[in-house]
Amino acid sequence: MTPVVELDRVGHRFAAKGTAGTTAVADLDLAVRRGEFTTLLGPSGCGKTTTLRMIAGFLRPTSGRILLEGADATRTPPEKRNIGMVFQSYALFPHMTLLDNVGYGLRARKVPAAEARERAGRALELVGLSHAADRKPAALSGGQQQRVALARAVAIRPSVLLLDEPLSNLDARLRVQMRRELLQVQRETGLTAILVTHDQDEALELSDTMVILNGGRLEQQGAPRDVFPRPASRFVAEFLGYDNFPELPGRGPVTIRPEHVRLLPAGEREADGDTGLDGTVSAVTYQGAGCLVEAGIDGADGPGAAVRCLHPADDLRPGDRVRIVLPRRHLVELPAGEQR
Ligand SMILES: Nc1ncnc2c1ncn2[C@@H]1O[C@H](COP(=O)(O)OP(=O)(O)OP(=O)(O)O)[C@@H](O)[C@H]1O
Repeated sequence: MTPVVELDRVGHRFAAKGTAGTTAVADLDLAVRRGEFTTLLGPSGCGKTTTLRMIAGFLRPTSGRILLEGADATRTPPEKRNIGMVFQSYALFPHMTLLDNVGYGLRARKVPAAEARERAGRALELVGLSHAADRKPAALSGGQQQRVALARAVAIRPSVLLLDEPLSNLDARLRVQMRRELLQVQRETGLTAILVTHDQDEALELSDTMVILNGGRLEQQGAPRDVFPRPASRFVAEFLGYDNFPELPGRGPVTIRPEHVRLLPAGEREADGDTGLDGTVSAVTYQGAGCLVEAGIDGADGPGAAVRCLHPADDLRPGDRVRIVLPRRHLVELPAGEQR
């Protein structure tokens, strides 16, 4: 099946007088299939927004090609691409009713007035705001305004929906609720969606495919269930909250999540196959449901000499001797040459 969106070695370099400029995106290959939810994920400055702007047509790649529905669209202007966009700012027209806001893109596309009203009405229904169709945006909460922006983008039946951090202006609880609603709308409409986020929880929950960028380059891509337990690089591991990079004698670089490390009383033994290290607790931070415990590994020094563990009880204090257990099934091997 032809991907809806395809990036073929796409790059963008921002020129700056007298300097080499900034390479925001380099050699990016990406294929987004119909009906899939893809997220572009990574820390600030990794090139997410630049990538999205190139797909939308607001920014032209300085290298590579963009294909939409199989056709080269690298030079196609934004208005000729059938793309819906939702931004962090809702960008609704304040003087128009919600129905008119949602219908705006349809009228701009010369959809007959009656059909535009009907489709706008259905899009508002999809986001649960039919009852407010005649209101103005100022009368709505942030979450409701974002729903209207989503309805407006969906109403044009775009071949792809681009979402640039659409939930980041909302408070934490609303953000979680809106995530679910966004996913529901995407599933109900069968839309292909590409979301930019720096929030790993958002990416894990929404993505069919998550694409992790680092310095404008693809670092890892795959389904959350494949990427999360098996980060392919130290960068991805750190980004996904793998806090521990212990240096183990005779082994290459490894990583493990704090919630997977176990601390046993000194003298107790780990199960066969697991890695056990003797150590001393250096810090304990109470976290209610448990404690974050840092323990130094005997005989080790440098950045890989301590391990952080989410310990389920509040029974350890600095100076306590422990057996640090790294269960084999949770220990992730990283490519050599990456350990810092
Ligand atoms: N108009 C511009 N002119 C020059 N450099 C730019 C411009 N826009 C972005 N950049 C640079 O390109 C790189 C990628 O920026 P981009 O906005 O795509 O990152 P991002 O991952 O979306 O970051 P954030 O999460 O902070 O929005 C950064 O180094 C940024 O400083």
